[in-house]
Amino acid sequence: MKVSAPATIANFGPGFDVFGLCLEKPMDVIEVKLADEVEVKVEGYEVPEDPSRNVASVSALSLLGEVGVESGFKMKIKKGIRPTSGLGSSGASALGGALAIAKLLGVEDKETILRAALEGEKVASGTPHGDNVVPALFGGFVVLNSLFPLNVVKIDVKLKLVVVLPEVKVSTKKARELLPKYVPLRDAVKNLALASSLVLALEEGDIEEAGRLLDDYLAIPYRKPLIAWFDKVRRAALENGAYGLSISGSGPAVFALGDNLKEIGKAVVEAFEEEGIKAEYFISGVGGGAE
Ligand SMILES: Nc1ncnc2c1ncn2[C@@H]1O[C@H](COP(=O)(O)OP(=O)(O)OP(=O)(O)O)[C@@H](O)[C@H]1O
Ligand SMILES: N[C@@H](CCO)C(=O)O
Repeated sequence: MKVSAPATIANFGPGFDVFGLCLEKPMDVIEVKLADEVEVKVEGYEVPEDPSRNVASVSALSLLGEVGVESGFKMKIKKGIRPTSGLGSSGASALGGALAIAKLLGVEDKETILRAALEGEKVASGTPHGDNVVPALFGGFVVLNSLFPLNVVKIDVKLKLVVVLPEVKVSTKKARELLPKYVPLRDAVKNLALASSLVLALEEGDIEEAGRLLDDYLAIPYRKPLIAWFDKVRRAALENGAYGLSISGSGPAVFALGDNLKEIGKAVVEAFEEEGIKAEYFISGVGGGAE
């Protein structure tokens, strides 16, 4: 059984741990067949082949446990999403591992699949946040009201965006450890206003307005020690016509909405290079979710 699991942009501006957008590319491709032993083979970006440390095999094992099936499997992962990129690399693999076994066993219940996938996410980022695995499963733009019971609002938004991936690493685990336990009420209110307006703008297909709402007071300010270049690259994007730019997940990848996405991508790459950081950009539409 073969499953392709797409990259995702979690948080998407003000929607910390709640918003997620599925990308068309890049993706992980996970192939499994039932076997006596558990074996993981990886091609592409390097991730552990130890079944207890690879998020895809962890979630696959968790799915087997969820449905009470005693079996091993041979798993091949074509790792197309760079780990610690901020593009939901672990989330894609975690979902892909659970979904591949679920398809093999004829399990269709999304909550079962997501519960297993979150076991994989936990290995990578320490906490089971759903805003990569859920958009990777559903596709489109999702608002994750609750995981269990699963309550997701999906918007089939049509847009293209530019993603810029710098050659630096940001561990989600470390980025989450920087977060405060509490935030000032005024910041929570600002995010509430931004987030609700952003959903409305996306629902209406007003991408320019959506871009203007890409701000955040709950996570990005506290993560600046890991992304000291953020304000500079954001300024470069805005000065070159972007409607807005924000961090993808916990970073380091950033994304921007705008008309002239190529020029914006080039300007952001240049801004990174002025900071001594190599970067590359790509343009993607919205993906339809794992297949
Ligand atoms: N199949 C896998 N895919 C990706 N990362 C994996 C996988 N298996 C284990 N890992 C480990 O998980 C960590 C990556 O987790 P992290 O969440 O930081 O990256 P990410 O998922 O790309 O980022 P983000 O969650 O911000 O999008 C790395 O240490 C990596 O070795
Ligand atoms: N919402 C998560 C996304 C990680 O990809 C975080 O910001 O920690």
